[in-house]
Amino acid sequence: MEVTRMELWPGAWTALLLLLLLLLSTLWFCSSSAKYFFKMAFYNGWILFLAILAIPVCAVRGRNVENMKILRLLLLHVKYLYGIRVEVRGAHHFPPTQPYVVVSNHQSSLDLLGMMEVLPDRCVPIAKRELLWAGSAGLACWLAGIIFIDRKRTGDAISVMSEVAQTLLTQDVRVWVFPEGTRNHNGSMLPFKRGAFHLAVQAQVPIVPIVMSSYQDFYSKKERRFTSPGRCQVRVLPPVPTEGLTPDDVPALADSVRHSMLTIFREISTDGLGGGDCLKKPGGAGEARL
Ligand SMILES: CCCCCCCCCCCCCC(=O)SCCNC(=O)CCNC(=O)[C@H](O)C(C)(C)COP(=O)(O)OP(=O)(O)OC[C@H]1O[C@@H](n2cnc3c(N)ncnc32)[C@H](O)[C@@H]1OP(=O)(O)O
Ligand SMILES: CCCCCCCC/C=C\CCCCCCCC(=O)OC[C@@H](O)COP(=O)(O)O
Repeated sequence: MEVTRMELWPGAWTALLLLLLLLLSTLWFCSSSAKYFFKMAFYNGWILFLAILAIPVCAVRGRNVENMKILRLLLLHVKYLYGIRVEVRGAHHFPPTQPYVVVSNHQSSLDLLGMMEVLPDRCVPIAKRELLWAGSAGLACWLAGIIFIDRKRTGDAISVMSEVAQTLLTQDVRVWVFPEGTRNHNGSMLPFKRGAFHLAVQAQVPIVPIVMSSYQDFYSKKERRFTSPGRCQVRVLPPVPTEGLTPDDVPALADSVRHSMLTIFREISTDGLGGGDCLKKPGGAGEARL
């Protein structure tokens, strides 16, 4: 019997597809590195997709910090896709009405999950300028009023921060800064850059430190490991007032905030590096309502 091209091709494509699926599932089950790459690729891809949904909704208002609520709502379910349980402690420490500067540790792009869990109203992150070019995600961030800084131009970054100090007060917004200035995968905290603290002192508004516990139990970029389930505690610390402080006080302020954040990071991280096991022990410090 003669097999025509038309008959052969659908069969060949199906076989090829099955082979590809077999290959991918073998990789998924046999290689934890492959699993890590698939999970991270899906994470980024899913965010790009969610951003496509967000753009037309946000565009109705134009560039507006209120659009941050839309991004937050769209991102809240992502933790379930990855089996990550996010536990929030100390949310009552957020000042109810006034502007403030949030500072938080920065381990990975997964920080978005913890951030969205506690993001206050009218609060926008300060982000590296490169994010603006991340396709649909960049446009969604721009529409949500995210503030972009060029880390290669210190002068420009500082003048953007000074403008933000004015905006905080005149437009009643809060900003979220990662004072480490970059992602840090080493299970601790990098030295803090001082922009966030200058900003808070210039505007004379409080600093609200937020600590996200270490991801090492379920995620490590270095080891190409991303397992489920995972647990992360997001701890909101009491606000640190800056009234009456001057630029000369900034180094000491930054050091003392970092010190208190690092202490809490070690206390709430369950990976054995930080030393804390409060999430594991019933009645441990992490169980208490702070
Ligand atoms: C659905 C779709 C969803 C999409 C996703 C949505 C969510 C997206 C979330 C995105 C999250 C994205 C997250 C991200 O993208 S994280 C990456 C970007 N963020 C940051 O870098 C923030 C932290 N960086 C800083 O604060 C830096 O200090 C800046 C950037 C300002 C300058 O850094 P640089 O490295 O260039 O310089 P330097 O720090 O050595 O400073 C030099 C000197 O200047 C002094 N100085 C500093 N500032 C001020 C000031 N304001 N007034 C007066 N002086 C100031 C400073 O004390 C120092 O002097 P001295 O102390 O040595 O004497
Ligand atoms: C048409 C162009 C398509 C471009 C596609 C780019 C792919 C990007 C995909 C998805 C964007 C996901 C947005 C996640 C936001 C995470 C924010 C983040 O963690 O930024 C890193 C920044 O804090 C520090 O950067 P570095 O550690 O200094 O590096």
